[in-house]
Amino acid sequence: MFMVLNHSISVFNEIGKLKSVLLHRPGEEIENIVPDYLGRLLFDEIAYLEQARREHDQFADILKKEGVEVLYLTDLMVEVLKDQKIRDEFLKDFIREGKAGTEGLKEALLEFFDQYSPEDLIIKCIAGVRKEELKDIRPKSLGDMVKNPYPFYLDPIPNLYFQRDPFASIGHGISLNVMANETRNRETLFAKYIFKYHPRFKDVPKWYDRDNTYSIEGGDILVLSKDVVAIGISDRTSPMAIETLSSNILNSEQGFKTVLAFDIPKARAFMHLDTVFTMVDYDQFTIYPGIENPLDVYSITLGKNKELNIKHEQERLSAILKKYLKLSAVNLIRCGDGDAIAAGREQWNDGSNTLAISPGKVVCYNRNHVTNKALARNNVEVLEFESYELSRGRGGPRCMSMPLIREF
Ligand SMILES: NC(=[NH2+])NCCC[C@H](N)C(=O)O
Repeated sequence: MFMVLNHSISVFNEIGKLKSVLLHRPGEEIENIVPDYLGRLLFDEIAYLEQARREHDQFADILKKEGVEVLYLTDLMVEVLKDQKIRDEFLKDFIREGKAGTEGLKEALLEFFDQYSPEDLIIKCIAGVRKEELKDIRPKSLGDMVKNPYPFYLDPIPNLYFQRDPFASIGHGISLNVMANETRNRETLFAKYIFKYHPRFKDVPKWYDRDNTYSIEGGDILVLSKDVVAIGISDRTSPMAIETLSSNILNSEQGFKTVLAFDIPKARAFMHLDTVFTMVDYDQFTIYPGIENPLDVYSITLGKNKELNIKHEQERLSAILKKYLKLSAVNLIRCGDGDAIAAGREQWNDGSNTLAISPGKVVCYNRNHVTNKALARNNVEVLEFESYELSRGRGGPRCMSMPLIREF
């Protein structure tokens, strides 16, 4: 059964044949990553844009060759921003949320953006605005007058190529996320406008919205089957957000029956569940051994009065997966193939962050050769691409893609 008719979002699993995916090709924002603000921008190193783009194009080409429709966030935003009224509304939001709120600066930014076509406007919004680009600001408030050595009026948005995180497709709807770090919050504004105004996406239901209080990011959300959604309790995703989202999806008539909440270590290297656990086939998963023992998993189901029933599962992960996915056996493929040194090295560069494009066929970074060999030995077909620069942002093929439609 292939359920896409009339649905712009259709994701009921992690591994069904990928039909349509959203990406962002890294742009000038990467050239605004500066050493002084690496931590704030969630990067560990300075990346080289030209090479990053080459790698990203290889990634997109693999997907296109496999027959996947590849959509780019910037193209969708251009279509949205062609309407002058929407463009005005967007810019007001964008400047406010970019914390460029002083009167003189606001005016100067609006004037500055005026010169741009929708195509250039979206590129510029993502790239950020350096101070030297805006010369004549008429000071209108205290904030306009005080000197501040910070180099940007509007920060770059360098993590946008990790399209997995700002929103997540679940069934025929989305979770429009609340990001845990300031630097990523405006990423969800693009999703807000696409899901509010783009003709193809404007009627999609939302199971979570960006004005909620508690943070949740798409890297923590894995739709394991038409019955089960796994969500990481992580550095980025709060249990409170998981409760709200669970209640909404379990009550949504999409058919989901259980949410499994995985309590993973709160650490930079494991920022999301998909950095340590991904699905590669009906019964095969990659896992970083460092999270296995112990791993607390909680199952969330609906009670008689639609309230949430939350249970701390007592079995090991493979038994829990077998039970909820109704499988006779489950194979956990270890990142680094059981070698502790290789596991740490390859997890750091997203060795367990695979993107399945059909059951048993995954896209991976070539640098994680130990894990990739382990996958191949377990009959998983691995399509590789280069990964010198993209990996510097601490995310892999799954992080870089948001599936919009998968076969059921
Ligand atoms: N789904 C993921 N694992 N995304 C990785 C995001 C990496 C990004 N630099 C961040 O820290 O947010």
